[in-house]
Amino acid sequence: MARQSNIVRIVGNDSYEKLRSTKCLLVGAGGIGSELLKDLILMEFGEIHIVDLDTIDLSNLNRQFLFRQRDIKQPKSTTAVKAVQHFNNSKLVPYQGNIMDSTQFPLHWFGQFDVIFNALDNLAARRYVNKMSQFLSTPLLESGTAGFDGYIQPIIPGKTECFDCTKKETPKTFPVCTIRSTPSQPIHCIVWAKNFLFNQLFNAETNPNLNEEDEEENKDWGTTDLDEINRIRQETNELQELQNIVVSQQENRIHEIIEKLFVHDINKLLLIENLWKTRTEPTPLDITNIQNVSDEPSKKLNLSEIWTINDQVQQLVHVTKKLMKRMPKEQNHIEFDKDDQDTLEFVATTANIRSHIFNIPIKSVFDIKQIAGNIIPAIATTNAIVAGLSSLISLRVLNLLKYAPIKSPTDLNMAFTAKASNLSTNRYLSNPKLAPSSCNCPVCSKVVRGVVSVSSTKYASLTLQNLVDLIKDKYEYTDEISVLDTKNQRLLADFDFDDLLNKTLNDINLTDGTVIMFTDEDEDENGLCHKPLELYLDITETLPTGLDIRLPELEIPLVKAITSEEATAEEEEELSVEKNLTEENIIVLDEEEPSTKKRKIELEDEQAAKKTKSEVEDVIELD
Ligand SMILES: Nc1ncnc2c1ncn2[C@@H]1O[C@H](COP(=O)(O)OP(=O)(O)OP(=O)(O)O)[C@@H](O)[C@H]1O
Ligand SMILES: [Zn+2]
Repeated sequence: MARQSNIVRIVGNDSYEKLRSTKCLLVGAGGIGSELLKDLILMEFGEIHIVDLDTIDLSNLNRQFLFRQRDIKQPKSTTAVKAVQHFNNSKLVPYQGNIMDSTQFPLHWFGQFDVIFNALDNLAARRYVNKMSQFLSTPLLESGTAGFDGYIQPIIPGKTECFDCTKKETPKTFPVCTIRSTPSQPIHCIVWAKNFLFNQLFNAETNPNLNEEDEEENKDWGTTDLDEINRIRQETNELQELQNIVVSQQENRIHEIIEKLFVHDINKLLLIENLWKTRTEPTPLDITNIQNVSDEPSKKLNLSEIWTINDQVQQLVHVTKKLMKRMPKEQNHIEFDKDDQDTLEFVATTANIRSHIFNIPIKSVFDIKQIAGNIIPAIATTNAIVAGLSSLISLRVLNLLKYAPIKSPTDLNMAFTAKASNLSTNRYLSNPKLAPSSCNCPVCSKVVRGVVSVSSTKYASLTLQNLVDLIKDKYEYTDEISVLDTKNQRLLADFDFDDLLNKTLNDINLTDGTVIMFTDEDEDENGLCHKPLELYLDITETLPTGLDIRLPELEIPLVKAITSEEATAEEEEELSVEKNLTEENIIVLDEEEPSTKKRKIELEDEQAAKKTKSEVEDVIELD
């Protein structure tokens, strides 16, 4: 009761009623998410739905205060809800799942919320939720922290900057040849051990066997040089042999793996004279290091100390045996996890042996854990400050604060810690006003977005022509309209292509979640045409009875038509960015996607996902 009267004192009776009927979505129940859940409950939001894909890990307990030791391996979302039940006056709905899974969380599911809070730790999911909020015009409170830094950005779709309006820091990348042939820093050897070697040996799905002809043909080798392709092919086949040793648990052949990686492969590299003209040559591992490995159980080594090479090799043999034994129990697929001691020690010892060979300083296991796990220490206080501000700002976003009403969304403020905002004056927090959408943002400015909802019964018979007619009618387009499936840039119709118009949406694979783009190809006498329109296809059972299709109420402004030269210039610019990325043949720290149970580091965006296999990337992300 005391809590309620305090809130009423701040927001007033009417706003309190509104607060009680507000439904919010909280994405992420980690560091910021745990804090936010507590804050939203204390503020007495009516309904809070919490999504998190992960389970609780020991390393979360220092700051994710809703979790205890006994909760390890339990889903974060349900555990968080259980932990707050005793002081909770809100309806809480937990989900374990990836927010980007449109089967579990279709767009109309997002549509039930009045406001969304992001408490995520990766760009891909942040971008995805930002896009959903734009389609639905649902306000989003975006937030993140890294160490002592943090930010909160309220996003009012159509009115203020979206998450993608400003360019995000580019991920750390390394050229493939540095990683594979000429490492010069500890990080290069760690990336090699973690992203390349570990995956090849302990993930039997990363099957380097290329006997399949199709695969062979479609393979992007990253080069057209036949000798180079043959060398990579041979290396890949040899790796397959090493993987076979691991999968068939031939412990007595572990020394062969070590010899191949640290003696034979290095000798082969030494033959490429060009590489060593300006660099110090590597020295293959002394074979006696391998022969000296004893069968004794390994001695207790201090994880914060730097081990001798003998100890590195001894420990590598020991931990490889342990991982081999785990393979059948884990369906021949073990993933690197900084908190899994076996995987960490494998990566640490192989990285260190490689460093030793290339005259690079060796690191302790503890140091390698920090680097391989991309750990920027998470500070509980920063999370608490950011979550507190995010929940407070949400009151202004929902216009519930009687003493600070908002007249225009750009009256709202973001909040940054001093360092994150580069305003390192004598203030810890800065709170600039929100900017309007950037006119170049591909997510919120270049197109108008909305949702077309189609009842599942109508969907079966709806043709593309039917849909185009409805769009033309509703938004006053002329006949010259082109239609594109944005997922694969497939042209569906334009003034001289009408083959698909009489097919049903289902026939041409326009399924739930497809984003269809309609472009006005006809400019008026003033050289103006409609801004392109992107509609999210939402097949739903929840339309009001009697309604089969619902088109969004949107104003589609007339804009200056892009001339064909401008369009070509734009395309060329995009292509050249893509080309540069491919040509550099970049390798980055991690290619793991969050669709599986664990996610550590993410692909930066879909474009990166399309890069060749060898071009994985590293993203050090904000929590
Ligand atoms: N696509 C996604 N769908 C749902 N939840 C996600 C998604 N991506 C990340 N998350 C969740 O967002 C939360 C972010 O929290 P936080 O930054 O504290 O990370 P953490 O994994 O708990 O900690 P750390 O990465 O430091 O070990 C995590 O609980 C994570 O599982
Ligand atoms: Zn934007």
